[in-house]
Amino acid sequence: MSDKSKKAHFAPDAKHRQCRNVVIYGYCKNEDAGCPFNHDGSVKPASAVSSPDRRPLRVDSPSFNPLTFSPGVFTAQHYEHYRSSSQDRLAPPERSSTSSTAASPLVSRTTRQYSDVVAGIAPASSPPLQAQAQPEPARQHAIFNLTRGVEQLGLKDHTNGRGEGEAAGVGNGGSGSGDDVPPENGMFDEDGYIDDPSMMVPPGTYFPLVLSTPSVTAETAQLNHHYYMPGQQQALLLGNKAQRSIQHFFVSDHIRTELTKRSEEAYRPAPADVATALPALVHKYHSLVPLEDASTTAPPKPKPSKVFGYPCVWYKATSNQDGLVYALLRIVGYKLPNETLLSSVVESWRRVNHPNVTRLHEALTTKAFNNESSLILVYDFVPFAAPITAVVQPSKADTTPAAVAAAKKKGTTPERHLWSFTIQLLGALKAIHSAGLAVRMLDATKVLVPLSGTSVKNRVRISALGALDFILAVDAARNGAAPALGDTLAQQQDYMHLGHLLVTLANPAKAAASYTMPQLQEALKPCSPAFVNVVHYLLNPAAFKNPDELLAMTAPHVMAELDTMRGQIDRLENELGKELENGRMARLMMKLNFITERPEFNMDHRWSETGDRYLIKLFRDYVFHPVDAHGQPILDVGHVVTCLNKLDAGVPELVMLSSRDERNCLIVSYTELKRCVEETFQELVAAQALPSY
Ligand SMILES: Nc1ncnc2c1ncn2[C@@H]1O[C@H](COP(=O)(O)OP(=O)(O)OP(=O)(O)O)[C@@H](O)[C@H]1O
Repeated sequence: MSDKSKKAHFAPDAKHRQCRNVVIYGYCKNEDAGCPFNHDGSVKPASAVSSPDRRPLRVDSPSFNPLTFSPGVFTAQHYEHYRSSSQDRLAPPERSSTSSTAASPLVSRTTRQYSDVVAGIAPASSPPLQAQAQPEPARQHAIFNLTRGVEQLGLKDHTNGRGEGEAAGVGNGGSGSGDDVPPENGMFDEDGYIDDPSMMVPPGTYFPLVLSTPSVTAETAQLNHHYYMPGQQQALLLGNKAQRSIQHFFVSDHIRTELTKRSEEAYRPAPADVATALPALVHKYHSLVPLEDASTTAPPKPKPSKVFGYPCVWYKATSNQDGLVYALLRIVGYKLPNETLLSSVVESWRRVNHPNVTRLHEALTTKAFNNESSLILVYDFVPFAAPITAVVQPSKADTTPAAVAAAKKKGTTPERHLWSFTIQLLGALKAIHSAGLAVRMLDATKVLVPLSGTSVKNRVRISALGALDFILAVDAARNGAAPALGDTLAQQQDYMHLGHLLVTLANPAKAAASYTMPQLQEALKPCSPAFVNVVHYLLNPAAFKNPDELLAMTAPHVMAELDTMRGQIDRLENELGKELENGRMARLMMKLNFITERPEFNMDHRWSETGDRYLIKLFRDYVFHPVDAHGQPILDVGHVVTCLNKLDAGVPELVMLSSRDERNCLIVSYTELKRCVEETFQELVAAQALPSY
């Protein structure tokens, strides 16, 4: 809009009226640019004085896109009206023999039809995608054309007296400074200010850039699901700043590193010498890697287990059925007393699916290891698993492993960890006992904690469940007895084992086979009386332990544990929310790339250059290949995110697409683009040879 036309638009007494930008935001950014209102009391923030940051990859760059319209200003209905008034449907451009982007007569004709309607919006010579980085005069020129075009369409342009170049757009990468005023008719006074005081925003209110949502009229009302949701916590962390860095779009570095390390560990191969000495395939498991000493370059020698008596080796292996990694416990020299044992034990243990156990998936016998009979038990794999004693904190700092191991024997575990372990293990015992089973060997070596890097994660899991049932079944068979699974006596012993384990963790130096109360108090000296009572109850052979009584004794700490878990769930859900958005966009980008530049489809080499596909290709260029006034690439993630979200939602907003040679431009709504993408993709799905996923 020219200065002249703008002046005519303002009320004559404007200079006596307080500028509402000052009232609302504390200052008016157009004070020096000819805003005719009174600016007494205006305080310009530093950010408003300094020139906008034009770093690449700023997702919130205050980019103005002169080729998009606010839905409240120019909607799909308007677009449809003009579209239907032109007889021709978007026709495929005639392919140029020299260049795929060369103007075709058909496209030119279509362009002319739209150009007639929106004459002046953007002359074919003005590079539409360069507006974001154009110097100020160029941007003003673009706005001038845009505004004139809107005026010719008979639609009011609500720039809210913000000066040229500041037209509001839905998530168009605007400044986010709070200047984006909802362009809804009836809400504004004659000067383009919000007329309704209830719509005024208190100073300091945070308008996230990509989330800035103008009010919508009934006809354009829709869910805001096309906006990128940053997650509640991120929004709070950002405070009143509209700035956002690229990291806010992705899962936090900490979680990403943690998960990457875990999957690296899960798929870490064995050293070449070890791998060649191991069988390539055991049943359906391949890529075996010994777990106990990852640093060794020789295949592990089975050593008799202190718990099971048999020589045992742990491996991780990948299933060729589901591609997942499992932990395999190989019990060397084990001979199955009867065939039904496998299924009966496995079926019983498979029912125990608890967050504090590594689930037994299957059992099999094999001679794949040097023709030796072995029993293989297959469990969940826990990356970086270590025995629970790894959490005992050494009594003094020392760096050598031997010194640390020795110091750990005199060390302790903080009481809050002890309560956490108690509650988790009691939960696991309850689940196991309710399935009619017993752990039988709650030994410190069989209770695992994941140690990743230096951080100790507090989740414990009982491993090797059911192994002792197999071993005891051999003795039972020898005596002609039926194998017994969990009985009450074994279950009560589980509680005693838990008591011993807790003393070992609290004070490894005082671990003993039995305790009197004074000995226990001495061993658990740093712990609270409540904890001593729980351990005493667990170790008391005369007390018949039941889980409900134990729950009552640990209740206050159960609440604390629940609170911690809920906090963690909130944090993870927040991270998940971001990845949800990214997943949505990744799928959309896949669809676009399935379609664009396809060399041929149904024997038609022009397919991806014609009809709806031509629009999609232009849109792809608009989203991913913008350049600035000097032809330099613009890598604006905010632009990509915004455009893809709008495409995903199919908003009625219009976008102008131009061919690479800038000789043709098409105005099209995201609704129409979405339809094009959907229909074209379905065309490909229908033609594909394989079933779709
Ligand atoms: N489910 C599992 N997932 C990942 N690693 C596991 C799993 N189970 C065991 N491990 C790894 O194997 C290691 C050795 O376990 P194991 O039960 O053999 O301990 P141990 O000290 O050798 O006891 P034992 O004397 O009974 O052999 C564990 O410390 C852990 O690192």
